[in-house]
Formats: sequence, structure tokens, C-alpha cells
Amino acid sequence: MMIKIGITGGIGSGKTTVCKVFEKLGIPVFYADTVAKDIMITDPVLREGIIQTFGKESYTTDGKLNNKHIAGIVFNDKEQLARLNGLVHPAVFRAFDSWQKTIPADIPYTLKEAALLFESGSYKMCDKSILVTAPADVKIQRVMERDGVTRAQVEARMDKQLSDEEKKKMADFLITNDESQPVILQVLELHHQFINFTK
Ligand SMILES: CC(C)(COP(=O)(O)OP(=O)(O)OC[C@H]1O[C@@H](n2cnc3c(N)ncnc32)[C@H](O)[C@@H]1O)[C@@H](O)C(=O)NCCC(=O)NCCS
Ligand SMILES: Nc1ncnc2c1ncn2[C@@H]1O[C@H](COP(=O)(O)OP(=O)(O)OP(=O)(O)O)[C@@H](O)[C@H]1O
Repeated sequence: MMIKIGITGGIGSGKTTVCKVFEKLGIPVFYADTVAKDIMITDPVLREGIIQTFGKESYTTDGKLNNKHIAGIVFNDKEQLARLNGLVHPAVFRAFDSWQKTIPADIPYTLKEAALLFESGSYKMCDKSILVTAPADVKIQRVMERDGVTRAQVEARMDKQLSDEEKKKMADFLITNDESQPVILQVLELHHQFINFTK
């Protein structure tokens, strides 16, 4: 069986940036957050569930997801967030299974990138896990710059995720992305370990 590695990190930790490095090494990456947003548009059952729960405004008139509307509801209300997660996560798990089946047998391992790898339980579908970390202030600054949002908006999401302390207890490997040590070297070191597992 091909090894599946979960990779996670809090908002702004740089997990997507790290995954791009693994991709350069030829490792296929499943981006759960991106797939979640795609299937919220393309899966008719999921779409209907979202409209029922969060209203017609969840989609724009041209059929796109109204991220702002949904984020405004769920990141201010724990129960509403649990409802959204309950609709979306099982569909993402299914999509991951189908994707994994398309990977050629000569690929040494795959990565599943998910912001909520531990929170959603999706780490259980992986053999090992990596946590990408950075100090809270660095993460907040990055997201404010990347998304043009306020500190309070970033903190509202951070509050809905497990702390790095909690996640460190669950993760098998760590990547420090605080810009004090190059990420590329850390990725190469893990890549070699993973290749050796599979030999
Ligand atoms: C609420 C939505 C519409 C907001 O969209 P938006 O474009 O503003 O954010 P985006 O999806 O790019 O997420 C940015 C970051 O926010 C954080 N975040 C997103 N969803 C969640 C969530 N359900 N719980 C906690 N943090 C979250 C993550 O760090 C994520 O990487 C969107 O995030 C969504 O549909 N979320 C539900 C699906 C989900 O759980 N995704 C994350 C794991 S699969
Ligand atoms: N080592 C680094 N040096 C400089 N900028 C970085 C570094 N790592 C990440 N960034 C920048 O920080 C921002 C957040 O990184 P990225 O999108 O990879 O984080 P993420 O963990 O995937 O976040 P999210 O949970 O919000 O999806 C991006 O704009 C990225 O270019």
C-alpha cells in the first residue's frame, strides 16, 4: 500500500507553501481546503445542504461560492461552523479516497494537505503526519497581507483551530516555517525518510 502523509498547520503557517516544495520533488498533493471549496460548488447534494443551512446568499447569482457570507456566519458561531464541517468534511473524505486511487503505483508516497487534519479526524486516513509551525504573530501578519483581512478576522479562525501545542502532541514530524531555518532543507530531509519507509 502506498504511504499517505497528512500535512497540516494553523492558518498562515505556510503549509501550502511547504507542499509546493514537495510537489517539485514529484510528490502528488491533495489540497483538502481547495477540494472542499470546489465540491461546495460542483456537488449538487452538498450545495443543496448549504443553501438549506445558510441561505440562498451562500451562492452568488453566477453560481460561485459566497465565501464572505459563509465565513461571516460560521466564524462567529460554533454551532454553525460544526454544521458546515458536518456537511463538507465527509464529502472531502470521499474525494480523497477517489483521488488516491488515481495515483500511479511507482509514486513513493502522497500528501494530504488539510488545515483541519487533526480536528476533522482526517489524520486517521493517513499513515503519518507533519505539522508546519510558525509563531502566532508571524502567521497573523502573513494572512493579513495575503488576504487583506484584519487581525480580528484571522484570530477568529485561529480560535476555531487546535493550538500548536495540541497539534504537536499528535504530529509525527515538524517543519518550522518561522524563516529562521530554510524550509527546503527540512522538506528534503523528510522526503528522504519517507522514501526509505517505502523501500
Ligand atoms: C468558510 C469558507 C467559505 C471561507 O472561505 P475563505 O475563502 O475565506 O477561506 P479559505 O477556504 O481559503 O480558508 C482559509 C483558511 O481558513 C481556515 N479555515 C477554513 N475553514 C475552516 C474551518 N471550517 N474551521 C477552522 N478554520 C477554517 C483554514 O486555516 C484555511 O486554510 C471556507 O473556508 C469553507 O468553505 N470552509 C469549510 C470547509 C473546510 O472545513 N475547509 C477547511 C478544511 S477541509
Ligand atoms: N517562509 C516564508 N517566507 C515568507 N513568506 C512566507 C513563508 N511561508 C509562507 N509565506 C507566505 O505566507 C502566506 C501564508 O502561507 P500559506 O498560504 O502557505 O499558508 P497556509 O498554512 O496554507 O495558510 P491557510 O491555512 O490560510 O490556507 C502566503 O502569502 C505565503 O506566501
